Amino acid sequence: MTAPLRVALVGMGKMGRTIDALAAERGAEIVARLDRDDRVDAAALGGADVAIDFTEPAAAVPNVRACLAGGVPVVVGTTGWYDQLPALERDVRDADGRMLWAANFSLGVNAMIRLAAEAGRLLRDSGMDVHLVETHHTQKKDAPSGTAIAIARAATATLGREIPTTSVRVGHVPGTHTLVFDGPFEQLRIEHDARDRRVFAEGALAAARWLAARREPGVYTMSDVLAPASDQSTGGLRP
Ligand SMILES: NC(=O)C1=CN([C@@H]2O[C@H](COP(=O)(O)OP(=O)(O)OC[C@H]3O[C@@H](n4cnc5c(N)ncnc54)[C@H](OP(=O)(O)O)[C@@H]3O)[C@@H](O)[C@H]2O)C=CC1
Ligand SMILES: O=C(O)C1=N[C@H](C(=O)O)C[C@H](O)C1
Repeated sequence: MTAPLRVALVGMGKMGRTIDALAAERGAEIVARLDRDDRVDAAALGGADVAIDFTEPAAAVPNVRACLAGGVPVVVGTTGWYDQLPALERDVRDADGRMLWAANFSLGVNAMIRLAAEAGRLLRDSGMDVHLVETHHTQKKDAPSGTAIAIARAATATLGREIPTTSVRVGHVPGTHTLVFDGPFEQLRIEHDARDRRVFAEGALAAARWLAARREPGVYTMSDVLAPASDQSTGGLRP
């Protein structure tokens, strides 16, 4: 029998609790549950193989630095801090640490990012109007969503022009992203609808397992967990 993956959860909100509920089913043991006002240091991380941060934009970067200082590799699901990514990447490398970040851990969204790039390439000269709409629950702190930024970036790179994004905040929606290509006589929509936060929790645990097994220091993303586009493998993730 293989030993369970020892996970420290940083942030015990909606995502922290969803991962907590799923962990045992996925062969992980939660060895620390840290929330606002808890110190993040080696002792508090409880000998974890890996930490998973789902907190808030202002907390993610200091938490990653604290995990690095504690010698624990860290998976970051928190969004809204990416202006600090270059500086944090330098810190991870200087510390010979390991970090994996992703705006979205779902298999479907990661496929959608690749589809958005391909659609941008195919429709580059079509003259179609392109727009992105993201819809989330009213408690969400950042806008546009990290996922919308990733989709827009992928499509912009191949389309060759900026894509306007609209953020809608309503009720309890876990996350919907729709990329629209609109022409005079047709409309193409690429849409992902997260039906349950469990899909993010599954992906975060798969990423945590992948990062814990990785020996090389560095900064990784979900693309490293999932196989290259030419390979249809899902990196062990369920849809
Ligand atoms: N990458 C992905 O696939 C996904 C990313 N996300 C992102 O993850 C983040 C969290 O989402 P969600 O769980 O829904 O948010 P919640 O607000 O439900 O949970 C965040 C939790 O973190 C706590 N917290 C705040 N600051 C700290 C800190 N310094 N140290 C430890 N804990 C802290 C909050 O405490 P308090 O309640 O006191 O504020 C709260 O319990 C967001 O940025 C969201 O965009 C969400 C889903 C999927
Ligand atoms: O805050 C959320 O809930 C979500 N945030 C992520 C994002 O900003 O892209 C991922 C998902 O859409 C849910």
